[in-house]
Amino acid sequence: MSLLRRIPRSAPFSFRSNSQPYLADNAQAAPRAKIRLQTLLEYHSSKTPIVALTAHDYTSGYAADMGGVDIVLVGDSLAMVALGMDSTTELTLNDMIHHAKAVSRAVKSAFLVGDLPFGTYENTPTQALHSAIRMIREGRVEAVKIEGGSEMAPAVQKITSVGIPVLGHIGMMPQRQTSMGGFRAESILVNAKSLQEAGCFGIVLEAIPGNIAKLVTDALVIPTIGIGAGVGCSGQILVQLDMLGSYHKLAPKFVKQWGQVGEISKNCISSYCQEVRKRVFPGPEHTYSIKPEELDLFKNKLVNQ
Ligand SMILES: Nc1nc(=O)c2c([nH]1)NC[C@@H]1CN(c3ccc(C(=O)N[C@@H](CCC(=O)O)C(=O)O)cc3)CN21
Ligand SMILES: CC(C)C(=O)C(=O)O
Ligand SMILES: [Mg+2]
Repeated sequence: MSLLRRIPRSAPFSFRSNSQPYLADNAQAAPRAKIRLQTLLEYHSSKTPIVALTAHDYTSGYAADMGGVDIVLVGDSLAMVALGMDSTTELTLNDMIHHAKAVSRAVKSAFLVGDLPFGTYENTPTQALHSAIRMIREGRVEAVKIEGGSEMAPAVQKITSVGIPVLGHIGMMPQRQTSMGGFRAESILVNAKSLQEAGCFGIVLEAIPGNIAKLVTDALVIPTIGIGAGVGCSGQILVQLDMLGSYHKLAPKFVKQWGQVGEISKNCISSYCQEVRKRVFPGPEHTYSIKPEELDLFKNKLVNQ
């Protein structure tokens, strides 16, 4: 059976697939068709780069979907960027489901994937399956992502056997606090092929040399989504707050900032503070009015109290 045939397309239960194309806010805009798993595989075979971005709540999900990405990932990086935790390993499955539900309320077109948090899938394939089912049923995502190489192949097989698509994640795996120091080129290829064989529909390659990522991409039939892995991957993903310049703590070398949203937000808030303190805000245009006769009535009541 061809490797691509191992990838679940029509799960026995329905995902959130809404067959109607989703109308953008202004109905005149051309509706953006729902991105399905098949769409992503077609992009890959036609060498159309796949665009992915993380989201951690309703508003960031809305921004990513309206911005036109193909994949929205509810990444466990939300532990750090949304919850201020020191690492992703503190995040629980209940935390992740809470955020995934919020993102799913906004994302109508992009293909929605959710990270399985650290400690919710590594013990046994059955544990991985139970966590994946909770993410689909409660988190309302369409696929899950797990970190790890060939040691995760049984978990990938178990999850995909019930029709849940799985995205792999190798290279620098944040949940394992590994760094480039632990990097071995040959293990990347072995792990990638093992995940493909197990049924992953794609693999995130994180923080590995671009020329290695290109060779690995060319050696696979499923798409690779790179983060810090160079332009030779089938697609790219970044943490949304990083690329918006909105997260003040971490800016890995591979992040490009398309704006300075954090700075803009800070400046807007300090102007708001100044205007309230100078009683410039609220102005008349931000204030409800009352008919003069009603005002007089109110004043009379005050006087006669
Ligand atoms: N805001 C944010 N962005 C991310 O991309 C991200 C998170 N948080 N949290 C979870 C993981 C952690 N990530 C990280 C964290 C640090 C580096 C880092 O410092 N990289 C170094 C080189 C890596 C090395 O040589 O060990 C760099 O200079 O980019 C990279 C990715 C990616 N993920
Ligand atoms: C960095 C991306 C791929 C991720 O796993 C996350 O944001 O949690
Ligand atoms: Mg993650």
